Amino acid sequence: MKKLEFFYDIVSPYSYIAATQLGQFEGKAEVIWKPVLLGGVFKATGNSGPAFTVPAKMPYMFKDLQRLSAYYQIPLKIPANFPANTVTIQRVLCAASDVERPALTHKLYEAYWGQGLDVTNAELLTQLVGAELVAKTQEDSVKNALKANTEEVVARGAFGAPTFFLGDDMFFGSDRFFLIQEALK
Ligand SMILES: N[C@@H](CCC(=O)N[C@@H](CS)C(=O)NCC(=O)O)C(=O)O
Repeated sequence: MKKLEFFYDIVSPYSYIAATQLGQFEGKAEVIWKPVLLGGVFKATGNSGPAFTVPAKMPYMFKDLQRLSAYYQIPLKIPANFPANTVTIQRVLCAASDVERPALTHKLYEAYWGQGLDVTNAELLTQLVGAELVAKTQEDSVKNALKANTEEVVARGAFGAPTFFLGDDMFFGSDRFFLIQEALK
């Protein structure tokens, strides 16, 4: 089966939308979940996050997200601490095993974007993912894994999230699934 690489950050609302819609690839592609630090991608590419540099984009983005939430029937609450520093969270996702990563990602998205909770709060994070994974975020191998995923996606041409790769073909956004589906035919 073809592999569909999914590069994402919990801070990215469009990656949340994308994560909820990945079920459509079941039986068609194996999704490989690859956590990155979106801030690192922006820094490396000189993309400072268009929603923040162009003031008119922020209210539109929140409206767009509310519409997507209604359309896909998924919960959405803009978190009070958006944009959060997700480095520890992304390290947690790197520390998790390949098998547990998808479910943990959904859990963190549901808490941050579904309920608007402050998932950077150490107590809440530990409650959601367990003390063992939080402790692992201090290990060099885990820090390096997040760095490696982030550097990899930048080297392959990414400038934001969600970013998907089907082989060498890059797709940007939660709104490009129809093109990925075409490419899988
Ligand atoms: N049209 C895309 C927008 C995705 C998007 O705006 N992603 C943000 C992070 S949540 C980003 O990385 N933006 C960088 C850019 O637009 O250059 C979608 O619907 O998913």
